[in-house]
Amino acid sequence: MLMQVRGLSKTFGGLHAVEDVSFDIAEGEITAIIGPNGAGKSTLFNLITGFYRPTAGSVTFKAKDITGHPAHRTAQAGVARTFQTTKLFEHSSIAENVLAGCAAGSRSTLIDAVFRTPRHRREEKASMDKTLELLEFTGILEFKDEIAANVPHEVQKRAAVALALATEPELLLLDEPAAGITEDETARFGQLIRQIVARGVTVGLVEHKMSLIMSLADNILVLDQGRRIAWGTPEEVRSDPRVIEAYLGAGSQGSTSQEDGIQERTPGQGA
Ligand SMILES: Nc1ncnc2c1ncn2[C@@H]1O[C@H](COP(=O)(O)OP(=O)(O)OP(=O)(O)O)[C@@H](O)[C@H]1O
Repeated sequence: MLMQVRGLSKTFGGLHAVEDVSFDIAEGEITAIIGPNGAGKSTLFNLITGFYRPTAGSVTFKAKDITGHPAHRTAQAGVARTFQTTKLFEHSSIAENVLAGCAAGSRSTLIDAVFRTPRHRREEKASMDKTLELLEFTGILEFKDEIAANVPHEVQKRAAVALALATEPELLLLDEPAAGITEDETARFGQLIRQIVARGVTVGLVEHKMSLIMSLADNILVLDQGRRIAWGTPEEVRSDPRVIEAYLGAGSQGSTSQEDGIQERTPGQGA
């Protein structure tokens, strides 16, 4: 197992945001985390990426205990993430943003940079090559010199993925990658996620768009009120009465048939 999460819990005051959650992320697979608003998805994401310290439980990555490690150490271990609201350097170009991700793994020092040592020049060239390859891979090479704030939302989202991949992660965690993009863009993003896995990077994602999850995920973890209520393949989860109940109970609109299974959340609800 690439990542093992065991009995993970997080309380805020008296509130159990995540309670005793266990699941595995298998190498080469796509694992999705779903659940109604406030189910604890973001909190769980923040726990496994080192942005929050758990109240209890453990996170193991490549057989090493990384429980409670701060975010930068978790990233160094090989876990990269994107954010619900894309965090780019808005005033830098798309290429400069991705280069910043490459720099995170650079070994050259400030002295190397000041004196432009051969090592520094070699690393600079390697970083630029890697940046261009990642921009091509994510389909945004033509935007490389554009200022990040000026490019379409879809391009920003792809740039955030390129930036995360620049750190050469083994596990990439995507926080609502399809939020705020159109259906066509979402389908194209799904293809990109498959290509990321084909590249050898394991993917975990939190997402509300059921069309994307159901067509993409190997396994789905379903949370409700902080607890794990289901785990399985899209087919297993879709027809699980507890899952349907959790979504209906959370106020989804419309009826649910066996075929429809759980309802897609309408845009604009929650964060
Ligand atoms: N920093 C915090 N301090 C206090 N309470 C928090 C904090 N972060 C989350 N919570 C609470 O923990 C619970 C789980 O929230 P979380 O954001 O993890 O859910 P979610 O499933 O990601 O929801 P959404 O789909 O709306 O993004 C909620 O009741 C939320 O109000």
